[in-house]
Amino acid sequence: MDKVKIKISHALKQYGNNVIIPDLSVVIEEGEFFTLLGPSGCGKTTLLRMIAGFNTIEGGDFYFNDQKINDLAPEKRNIGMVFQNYAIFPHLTVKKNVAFGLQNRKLPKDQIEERTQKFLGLMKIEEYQDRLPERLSGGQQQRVALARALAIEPSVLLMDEPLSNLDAKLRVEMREVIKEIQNKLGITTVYVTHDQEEAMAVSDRIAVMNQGVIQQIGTPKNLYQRPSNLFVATFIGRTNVLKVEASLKADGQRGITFSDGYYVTMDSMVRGVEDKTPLTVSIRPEEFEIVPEDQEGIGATVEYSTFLGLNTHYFVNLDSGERVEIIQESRIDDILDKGSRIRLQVKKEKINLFTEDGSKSLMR
Ligand SMILES: Nc1ncnc2c1ncn2[C@@H]1O[C@H](COP(=O)(O)OP(=O)(O)OP(=O)(O)O)[C@@H](O)[C@H]1O
Repeated sequence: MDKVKIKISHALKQYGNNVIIPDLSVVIEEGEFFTLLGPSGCGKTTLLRMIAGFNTIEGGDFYFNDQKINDLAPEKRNIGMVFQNYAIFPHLTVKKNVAFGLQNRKLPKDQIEERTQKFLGLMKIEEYQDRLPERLSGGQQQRVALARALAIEPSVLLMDEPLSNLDAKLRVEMREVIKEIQNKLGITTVYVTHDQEEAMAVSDRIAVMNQGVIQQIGTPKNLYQRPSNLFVATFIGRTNVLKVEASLKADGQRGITFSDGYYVTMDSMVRGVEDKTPLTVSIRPEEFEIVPEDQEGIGATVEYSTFLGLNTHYFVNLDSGERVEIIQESRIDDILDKGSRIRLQVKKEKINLFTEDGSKSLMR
C-alpha cells in the first residue's frame, strides 16, 4: 500500500450561485487519521466527495502526493469509501461483498481468496462469510463495509458518518474498531462526522468547519484546550461563555474583571487590548473551583445539583445573572444543596479569552 499525502489548495465549490466552500486549503499527512467535523450543512460531505472525485471542482487544486488529481476519474484514485448506509450488496454473501472490488480489478483467483480472507479476519467476520447481509447486525454490516473498502488496499480511506446508523453502545465499540484498523494499516484516512465526541475519540487531527470554512485544525487536546474562536470552543466539548472586561493596571499588568468585579491576571492575553474593552471568555465546566463564600471569587448561588456517582453536576447562578455549569469530582459528604451561597475561582491558564463577538482568540 503506497502512502499518500493529500494536499488541497484553495478549493472552491459552488452549486449555481450558492458558494458552499469559498476557499479551503489543508494538508493531510501520510497515514494520518484526519476528521472533518462541523454542524450539518457546513460542507464536510461536499469536500469529501471532491477528494473522491464525485463532485466537480470549481476552483483550486487537489493533490495525492505530487500528482494533481482534479481531473482524475474516481476509479483511478485508489480510494476506499465507507458510508453511513453501509452500501453493501444485499444479494451477495459477506465474502462476495468483500471480494467484490478485487474481482472488479480482475485479480487472480487465489489472490482474491487470500486478500478476502485477510480482511474478513482483520474485521473479525470470517464466521459470517457465507451469510447474506440481512442476517447481520448493523455493527457487523458496517464491518463488512469496512472490510470491502479496505480489501482493495486503497491509498486513501474516506468515511462519511459511518457510525450514525448504529446505536450508542455500538458506535463506541465500532469507533475503537475503526481506530485500531486504521492504526494497524497506517492508511491515510479522512473521516466526516458532526459528532465531536466521536471525532475526539478517533482522530489524530480534526478540522472544525463552519459554513464551508475551516475554523481551526488541531489535535483533539489542542482544540479543547486552546480553541481559536468561540465557535470551536462551544462546538468541541461543553463550555461556559461569560462576559468580562479587560483590566490594565498602571504597572502594565494585564488582566480581566468578571461582571461582579472579580479580577484575574492574564499574562497570556495578547498585548494591545485597551483597558475596559468588553471581552468574552470560555471556561470549561471542570475548570471552576467552588470555594466558601468568605473567600475571593465570583459570587454565585447553587440552582441545582445532580449527583452522578463519580461526578456531581451543578448549575449555578452568578450574581451578575449569568448561568454557569460546573462539573466536580463528587465529594459525597458535601454535595451542595440548592440555594447554597458559594464563590467560584478559576485558574488563569484555564481561561480562554476572545474578542467580544467571539470571532478571534486574544491568547498569545
Ligand atoms: N447537489 C447539490 N446541489 C445543490 N446544493 C447542494 C448539493 N449537495 C449539497 N448541497 C448543499 O451544500 C451544503 C453542504 O452540504 P454537505 O452535504 O456538504 O454538508 P455536510 O456538512 O456534509 O452536512 P451533513 O452532515 O448534513 O451531511 C448544504 O447547504 C447543501 O444543501
